[in-house]
Amino acid sequence: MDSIFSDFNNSTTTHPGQDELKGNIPMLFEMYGKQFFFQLLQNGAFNQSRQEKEMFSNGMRLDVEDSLHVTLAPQETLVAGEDLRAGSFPPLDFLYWQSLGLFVSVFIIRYLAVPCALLYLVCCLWEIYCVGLRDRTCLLPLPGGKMGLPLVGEMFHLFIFGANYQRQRRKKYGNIYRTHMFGSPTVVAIGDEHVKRLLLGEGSVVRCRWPSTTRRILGEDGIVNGDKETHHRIKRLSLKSFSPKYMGTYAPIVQTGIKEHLKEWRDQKEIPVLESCKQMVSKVMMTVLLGIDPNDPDIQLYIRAADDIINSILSLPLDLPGFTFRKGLRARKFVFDKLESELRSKFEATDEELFDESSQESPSVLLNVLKLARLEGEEKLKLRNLQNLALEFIFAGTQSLQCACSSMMVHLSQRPEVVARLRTEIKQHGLWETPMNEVTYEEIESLKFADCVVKETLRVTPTIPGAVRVATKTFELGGYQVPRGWQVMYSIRLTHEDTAGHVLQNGPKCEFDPDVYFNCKKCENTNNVNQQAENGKGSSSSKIREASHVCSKSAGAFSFIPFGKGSRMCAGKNYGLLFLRVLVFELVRTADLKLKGGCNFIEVPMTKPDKSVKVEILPIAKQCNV
Ligand code: HEM
Repeated sequence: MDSIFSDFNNSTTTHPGQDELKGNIPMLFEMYGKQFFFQLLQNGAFNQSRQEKEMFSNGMRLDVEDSLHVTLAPQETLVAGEDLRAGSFPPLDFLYWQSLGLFVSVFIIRYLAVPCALLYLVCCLWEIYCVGLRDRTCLLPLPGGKMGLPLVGEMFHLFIFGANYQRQRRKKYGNIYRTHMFGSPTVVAIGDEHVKRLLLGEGSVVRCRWPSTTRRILGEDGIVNGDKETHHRIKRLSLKSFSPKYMGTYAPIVQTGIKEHLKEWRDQKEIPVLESCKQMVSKVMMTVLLGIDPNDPDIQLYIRAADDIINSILSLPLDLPGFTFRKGLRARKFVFDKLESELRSKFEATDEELFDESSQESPSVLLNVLKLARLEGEEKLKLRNLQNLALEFIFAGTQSLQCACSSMMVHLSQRPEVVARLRTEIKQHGLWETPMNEVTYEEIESLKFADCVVKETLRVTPTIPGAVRVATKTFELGGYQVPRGWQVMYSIRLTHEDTAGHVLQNGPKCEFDPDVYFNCKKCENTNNVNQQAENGKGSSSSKIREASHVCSKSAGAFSFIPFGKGSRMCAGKNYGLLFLRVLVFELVRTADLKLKGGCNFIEVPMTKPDKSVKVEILPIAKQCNV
């Protein structure tokens, strides 16, 4: 506005509108022209709420009343150099939109289009670089896919869009696609056939690979990070110590632990399902695996240490104050030192002392591993191996089991008909009134429908959605090359979906019918129909049609893999299954479950109910239900 008035000041002409000009902006614009309008814009006149505002005072005062009305009044005698009404200008709204358009275009080009174009260019170069890492001596093509953003690849896609990102990639590229994950170019394999090729190729074409954080936290003397020989040695002992012979000795500890927790839950009436399962799983785990007394005051320290260990595995490997990784290292030291004091005396005990029948000591997995090693004359087993194994059990077992237990409870809380079926089965086995400490491991194992419920939980909400390997040499997978050094990830979730032929769980929506996949009646009919067709009594088309349905009896051996398969299969599978079976058994015998509020499942990095999900535990009067 100063410039208008500086023109005025150079003249002695009195402006005809000097007394006062009051009106709306279009009118004043007509009178005073373009420059006046831009001054108004600059002074923010259009942003003013209804208020009087003095905007300038160089010979004139502009009072803005609201966004359209202004008053232009002389402060003293107005001196003007020209007749401001002279000249004709385009209409106001045309100029307004023109300048706005210009502004928006400049903004878009400068702040959006140019950075997007640069990012696109960098992504293209990144794609070219990653694809260039293929094995040029191999004639097979790389699978289709995208390598995502430089360095981070498609990690954000995975963490933001979860399973839907993987489903979208599978839809676009098929059951084998390439991507960039966890800092490496990766091939993802889905479906019975490809997963089988991968898991059976352990040791010949692939080997297990965990992030560097796991090596530092868990050590390299156990199952997870040990070399081939160490892995084989310790895994064999672990699997034996989880064999049915020993499981029977752990069952009473699991049963007592679960029973006590369920009593607490019934008293509480409403529980945050994830957190409550964590307490239950961790306490029982420490007792069964490590032989720690459930009433040991240190047990909460162990649980916290377990949390820190698990969290640190997926953290940045920075050993600095306040960082999760440092907490993990501290937790590792805590568990290591504790176990050393607990295990050293046993490790150094003579055979007579170790196998003393009169000992009151409760059985534990670690102790059994030690005993088995002695029995087999396995002299290479060191105290360090046992400590390492304990850390691995804590890391691999606690969270996966906690997630599986809470998912199962959420499923049951929404399906009273499944709970009713479970109760009928328990009653049919004559176990409805049997006190928990009198129920045997074999009796729990004999409950087939309870087993189906556990497996259905792991089928529709597989706790661990996938696992990673690294290719030790270039090999062929489904007609594509997997270059040496690339990661190969098999997806457990999408393999289950591939078998089912549809999405099993997406956000709160979830399929859950233990009969359909695991207890399939249709399958018996199909077998009969196929038998008839083979005998020439049925048409071949009916054979094909009936055989097209999928259930555990008709699907391939690698189509249901919640615990993985092959030499890297979960070491605690039997323990996990026992725990879930005992939980479902005691839950439906003692309480009704009701979901409180909404339900949502988290899909990455593990499948579990959101921590806000609550379940009501309503005690049942048993007599009425017998
Ligand atoms: C429902 C609960 C559980 C599920 C769904 C589960 C699932 C899995 C899966 C998918 C793997 C990876 C397999 C692979 O890399 O191909 C695994 C590995 C492993 N799990 Fe479990 N797990 C469960 C409970 C447990 C428990 C309770 C323990 C310990 C007591 C345990 C100990 C391990 C160990 C040590 C490994 C590494 C095996 C190896 O590298 O050879 N898991 N588990």
